[in-house]
Amino acid sequence: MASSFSNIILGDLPQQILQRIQSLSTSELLQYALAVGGASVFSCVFVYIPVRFIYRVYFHPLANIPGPKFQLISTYFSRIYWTTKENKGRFLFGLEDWHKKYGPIVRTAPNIIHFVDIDAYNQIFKVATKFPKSAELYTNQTTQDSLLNIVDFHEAHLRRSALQPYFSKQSVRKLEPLINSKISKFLDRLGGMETINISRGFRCLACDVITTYSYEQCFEALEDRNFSPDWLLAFESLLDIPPIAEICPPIMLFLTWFFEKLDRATIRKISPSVSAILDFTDQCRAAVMRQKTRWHAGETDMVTIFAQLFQDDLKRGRKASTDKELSADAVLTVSAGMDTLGHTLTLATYYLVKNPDVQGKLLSELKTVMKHPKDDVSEETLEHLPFLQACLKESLRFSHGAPGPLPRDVPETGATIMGVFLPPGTITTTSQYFYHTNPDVFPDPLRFNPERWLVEDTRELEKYFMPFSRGTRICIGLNLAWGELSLALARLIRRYEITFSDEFKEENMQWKAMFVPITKGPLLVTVKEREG
Ligand code: HEM
Repeated sequence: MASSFSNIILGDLPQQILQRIQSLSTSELLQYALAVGGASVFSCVFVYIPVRFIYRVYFHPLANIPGPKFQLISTYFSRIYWTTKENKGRFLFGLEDWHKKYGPIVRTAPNIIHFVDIDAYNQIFKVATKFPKSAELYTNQTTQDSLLNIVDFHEAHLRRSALQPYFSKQSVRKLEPLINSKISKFLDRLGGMETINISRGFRCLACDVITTYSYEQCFEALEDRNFSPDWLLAFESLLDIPPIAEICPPIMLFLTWFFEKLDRATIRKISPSVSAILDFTDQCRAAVMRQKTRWHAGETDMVTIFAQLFQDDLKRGRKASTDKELSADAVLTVSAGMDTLGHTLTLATYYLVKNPDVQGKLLSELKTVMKHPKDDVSEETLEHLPFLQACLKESLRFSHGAPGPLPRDVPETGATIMGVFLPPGTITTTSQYFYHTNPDVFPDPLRFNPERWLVEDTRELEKYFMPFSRGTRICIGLNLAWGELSLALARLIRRYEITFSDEFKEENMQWKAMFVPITKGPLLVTVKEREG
């Protein structure tokens, strides 16, 4: 049918073109190809892009929302601009300038709107929200198939419900001996070190807790002489290469395919960093698969956070996770807590060392429940120490969790936010960073001031405090994070006098937003056991 229709319209033209092409010599063919290619590039640059730009600026349904026009020229140009050496990780600060210029609603790309407004935030990030994670932007290859990238509400709910019991407050309480044993190991290691890269140390601590809990196989990151296992260094070094996945996702697909074809020895020669990360993900994958085999062999009483994902849930209508999904979640649960926890504890230590009066106050409070520097303590006890809790909140406020922007799709019915109608296809974004640094809520926001949390009514502060995000897709590891944060900080400060190492530079603490905050350099400290 289709071919007879084209015959009527085109006659034997296609046949003639084919014959003509077949009669051409190679050099003539090359000339034609160059001419056609040149004409296409010319019309793209001088016709298509300008016409599309004019449409986006004047006729697009979001044309009335203010924002920087250059962001509308091309999504690819914009991505490249924000991944150049000097701009990488600085998009958030670019947003800050745009909001100063244009107000609380800014159009940051043809179909992306960024809000800084707490009611807009609550509308998008409430429980039972209608705004799913953005299908266009949650596509990172490294988290493919994991819970983090699921955009469908129902599917995410099913996966979360299978994992959630292992992260409840009650489960974390049972986990306390494990957390405390890893903290003891971490603290003992500090005593024997000279200059300590404590930023890495905290990450190693988080890794050893979650790997032991997830699949009963501690990765022993704390055993590494300088808290520098190869995979941790590799993760750090890969942050410094341009994120090609963002500029051109097909390149990443190609690289994944390419590396899958090679054996590990060859990959190690081409890129030791890629090889170290593959070793790390293999280790996660092998560990979860071992658990799965044991579970199916009848060892259902073993410790693993994946037990429910190994089987169908007939009641809810969830199929057992595939091996790919299990592997992806195994990597996610380790990596999701590592940088966020590590960064928060790093900032807490940094600000406490920088503000001896604040640290002194915290130490006095800790001494009321830990008589001796090496005493153990329970999270339940620490929950009743208001100054410690205030220090933790202030550290989380500074660390932001994922500072943003976090993208969410407008539902199919469209949505009205701050009085502006957004058609389906629009992506909303908003960033925790702006709420945490709002000077009307947190006066002098860049001062580390735990006292601000000690007022009688903290409702307004809590309203603007969302380091774990909120709503349907709130951080699943929140209770575990609080447990680790309070036990690790309390025991560290009670046990050691900490000073900045001579090699430490203040500028190391400058950070950029690469989904999670990444500091320019590590926090380097020296420690001395307290005497009483
Ligand atoms: C200070 C510590 C932590 C902070 C500040 C934090 C923060 C966050 C934030 C902001 C999100 C939302 C990301 C998004 O919407 O794309 C998130 C998601 C998540 N976090 Fe955490 N996190 C922390 C620790 C942990 C730990 C220890 C785990 C351990 C398992 C964990 C597991 C997860 C997972 C699995 C998700 C994805 C949830 C989903 O997509 O439904 N996090 N976290």
